[in-house]
Amino acid sequence: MKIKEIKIGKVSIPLKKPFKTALRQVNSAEDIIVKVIADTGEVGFGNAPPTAVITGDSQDSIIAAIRDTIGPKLIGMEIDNLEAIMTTLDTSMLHNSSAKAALDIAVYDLFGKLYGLPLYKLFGGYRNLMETDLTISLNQPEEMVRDSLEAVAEGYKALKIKVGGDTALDIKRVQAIRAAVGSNVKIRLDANQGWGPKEAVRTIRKFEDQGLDIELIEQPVKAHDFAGLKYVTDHVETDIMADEAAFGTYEVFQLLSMSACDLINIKLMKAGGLHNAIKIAHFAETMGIECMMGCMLESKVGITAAASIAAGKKIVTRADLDAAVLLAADPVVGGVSFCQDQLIIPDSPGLGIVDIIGWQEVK
Ligand SMILES: C[C@H](N)C(=O)N[C@H](CCC(=O)O)C(=O)O
Ligand SMILES: [Mg+2]
Repeated sequence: MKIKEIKIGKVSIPLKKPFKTALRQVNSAEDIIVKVIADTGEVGFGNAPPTAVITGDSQDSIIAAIRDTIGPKLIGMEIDNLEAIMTTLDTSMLHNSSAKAALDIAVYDLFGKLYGLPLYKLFGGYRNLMETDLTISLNQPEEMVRDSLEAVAEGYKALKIKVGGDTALDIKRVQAIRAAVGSNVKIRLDANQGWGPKEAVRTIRKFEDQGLDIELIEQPVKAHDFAGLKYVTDHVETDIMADEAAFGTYEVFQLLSMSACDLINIKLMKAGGLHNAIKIAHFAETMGIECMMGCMLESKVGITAAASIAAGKKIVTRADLDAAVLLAADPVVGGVSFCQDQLIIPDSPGLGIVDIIGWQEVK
């Protein structure tokens, strides 16, 4: 099976509610879709959400990277030589991790189809069900309490609460949510780089002193500030998870070597696809560091790919793969399905995706 053609398209999917973090606010998911078409007629699906504030990638940069630079190098390559394809992806240009991820996901989808294997089995086959949390956007405490109670009523047992920017208000937000949801719901926080290192330590110690029972805190400080992240990790009891700092394989290797965090959030769009995400999971496992599979605001294509690693690998103990349920519509036919907070990974070959409704091809 050889790569014959690569098609690129766009989907725009409105969100049920505005998504707000310390880094950005958006009302829709603007996803780039790729279809990698084999000489057998089989299609592999991939996606790349432009999350410029985290990856530096825009819609235009993703399209140009796939269409003009990386894509042409893949034409004619054999799907069963994954190693050669992934080397070409990694060496074709620097950065552009989302464009690389889209192509990597589509190639793995074809590889799974070629061998009749669901991707979660290829990645280890540890389980075929995984709990996801639900993200609560950064708003005034009363609105966040309402959103949290709604999530708990829908069956979510873990909430990922966005904080950052105003620590006094962050403390009020977390106090109000914990009081409302009770002690049986897991609360994880994501500051999206919204605190300084000393500010983070002071704030986290307040959460600890008040017994707010925070499971973990994602990316308290700026992505580039590895020393600041280590400072926070070393000075609080609560587990600290690297997200934006844990960008790709090199950054994760460095963070693990420095013991700068307790946990890693792996995302395909940072790592440059499944092949690098697997390396990250293996580095982390070697160092005894548990991982979460995370996501950007993206369609179910990327969520299914990320869920396949989450389900496949034992070291991935948590999933923040809620993007597809934050969307008001689901254009993706097939792939992962949701039952309350459970992700159900399909047993069909590859990603199990059949079609994407309403995608607009771009030339
Ligand atoms: C959607 C997911 N739950 C999430 O919160 N991801 C963010 C970044 C996503 C974005 O801004 O598109 C994160 O973990 O930082
Ligand atoms: Mg995060």
